[in-house]
Amino acid sequence: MPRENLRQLADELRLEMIDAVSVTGGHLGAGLGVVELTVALHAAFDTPHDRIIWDVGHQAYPHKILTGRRDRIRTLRQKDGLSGFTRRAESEYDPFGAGHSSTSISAGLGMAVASEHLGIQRNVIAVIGDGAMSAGMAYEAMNNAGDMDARLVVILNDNDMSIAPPTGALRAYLAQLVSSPVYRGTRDAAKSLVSKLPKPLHEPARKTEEFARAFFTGGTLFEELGFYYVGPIDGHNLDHLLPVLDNVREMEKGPVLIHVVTKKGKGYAPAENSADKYHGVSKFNVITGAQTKAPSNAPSYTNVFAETLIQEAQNDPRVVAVTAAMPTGTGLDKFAELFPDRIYDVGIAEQHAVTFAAGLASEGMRPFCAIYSTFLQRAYDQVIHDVAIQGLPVRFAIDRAGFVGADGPTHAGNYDNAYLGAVPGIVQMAAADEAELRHMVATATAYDAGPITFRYPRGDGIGVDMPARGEILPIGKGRLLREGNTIALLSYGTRLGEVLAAADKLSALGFNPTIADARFMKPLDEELIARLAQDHDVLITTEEGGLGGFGSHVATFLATNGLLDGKVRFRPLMIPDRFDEHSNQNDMYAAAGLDRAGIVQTALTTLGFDEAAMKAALANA
Ligand SMILES: Cc1ncc(C[n+]2csc(CCOP(=O)(O)OP(=O)(O)O)c2C)c(N)n1
Ligand SMILES: CC(=O)[C@@H](O)[C@H](O)COP(=O)(O)O
Ligand SMILES: [Mg+2]
Repeated sequence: MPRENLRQLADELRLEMIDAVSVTGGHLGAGLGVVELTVALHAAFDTPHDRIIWDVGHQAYPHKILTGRRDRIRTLRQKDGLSGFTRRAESEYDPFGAGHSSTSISAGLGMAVASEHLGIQRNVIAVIGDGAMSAGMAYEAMNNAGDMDARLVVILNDNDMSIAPPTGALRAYLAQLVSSPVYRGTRDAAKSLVSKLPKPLHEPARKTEEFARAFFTGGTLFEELGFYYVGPIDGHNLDHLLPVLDNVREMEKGPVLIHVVTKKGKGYAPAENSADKYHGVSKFNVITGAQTKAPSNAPSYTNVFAETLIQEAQNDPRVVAVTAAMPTGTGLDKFAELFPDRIYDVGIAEQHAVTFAAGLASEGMRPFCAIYSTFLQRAYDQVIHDVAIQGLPVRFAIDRAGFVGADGPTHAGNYDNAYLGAVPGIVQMAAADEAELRHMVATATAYDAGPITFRYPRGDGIGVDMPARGEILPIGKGRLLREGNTIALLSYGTRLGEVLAAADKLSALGFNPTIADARFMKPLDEELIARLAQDHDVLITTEEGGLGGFGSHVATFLATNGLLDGKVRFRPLMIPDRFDEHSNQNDMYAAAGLDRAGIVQTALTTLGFDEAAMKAALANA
């Protein structure tokens, strides 16, 4: 495409993206901010031979539209549709999949080194945001790259935003680079610098006045780490971007870091004017920007956690909260309004968040580390090494535990039951409903004997009556909700609602199931589980987690104690051992057999009903 048409292309691309996301929902602000950068990268580089790696991947919608996926862009994040992130399986133009942040420089370095080994001349470009640049992994990668000649281009997309405004010293440092008086606007400044550049880079550079304007005088953090630093440049100006990218394409060796300044939500007023720059949106009206939110009669689990933590903090000055760049997602923005001095947003730095909380706990504070299940994976060693081995009472509020729907497999909260279950001495709780969550926050506040965790899913509660204050639960004790016979249903977490509905269905079929809520996965309520196993023909566990979790712990307990040697038939219902594609949560429950129909079916088949008998029974119920 002739370069004079690229501006028009960018404008059309922006409109197309706004229109598409208005019908699908998804990540909007980040993509709007990189429209020109996307166009410039595809104009300057030869993809898919050259590799563009988008960090997180939430800003890659314009890239998807330009790389053969325009006809499917209105299927974004829908079942069987395009992923909301980059995915190798989706397109040859996505050389590396993402969803979690700060992986792009490491992956890019690996690709650049591989190209050298294979004797392939190729450009590798990692595009990373200022928020993602707060994570340790980015520095581990730069430290490694800065010591090599690998032909790696890192584009730092600095929009002065993470999901919330970024925190920490890096933000101030980048702002200083952007506004520095030594950021020179003269051709002379560039002339004095071009001699430092890798050979082929400096000749064309001399010719470009805009490029000359784009030079900082050196001595930046990135230069100290061994990168050629170019910038800051206006990421919405194609006349600034293109000459720089053309020059970098010709370089003989790297690494180079291009500091690009953009605006999150650029070109769509409702996004530009909103506090979160429309980071993640539901379906919306393009004219007004108003988002459609499904009505609900119940508060979200996230809000119940935040409100209860506020109650606890009002009574106990030792309660403090830690988030890794997710103040709104975890509800801690509300806590921050009341206790600005007792909340710590450490940036995208889950490992640090956990060890920082361990330090707080070691001095007698009562830290709540609120992290999504999927992101806590990043800090697994810290949970074991810094918290559990030392028996430190860090409270882990694990949000988005279980199916997350549209974000897909990178964000699935399927694993915490298993990965935390393997840690000796940790207490694990799962809330069955919003009132239970309130009790668990209170229980965690009061528990000083070691690490304690409670998990709850994405979405709204079920509308139960809320106790004014949380009660402190006895550690390791479940509760019996209905005492029956033959079939025992033991639930861990919010599947309890479906268990109750399944029990009603089974009652209509003439059964009288026993129902229990385990509340704790660790320690297990062994007395309760033994009773259920001894007194019933069928024992079914339900949980919103995968292999190695609650069901596996119950199975181990039963087997070890000879409780599987008798009459009981044990069936653990859990998230299947596979990476589920993005979809909606309800479909995912059904596909996993974790809805009422699945539970009834498991109960009947375990009792020996064949398909025909089951159909007949259900038809008559
Ligand atoms: C390890 C990890 N922690 C948290 C997140 C949640 N998250 C997704 S995007 C984002 C902000 C990223 O900011 P930035 O890199 O500056 O990109 P921008 O959205 O501003 O373009 C966060 C915190 C994540 N994806 N991965
Ligand atoms: C890209 C990313 O990691 C986040 O924006 C995530 O999609 C947020 O998920 P929630 O919408 O569940 O807060
Ligand atoms: Mg940013």
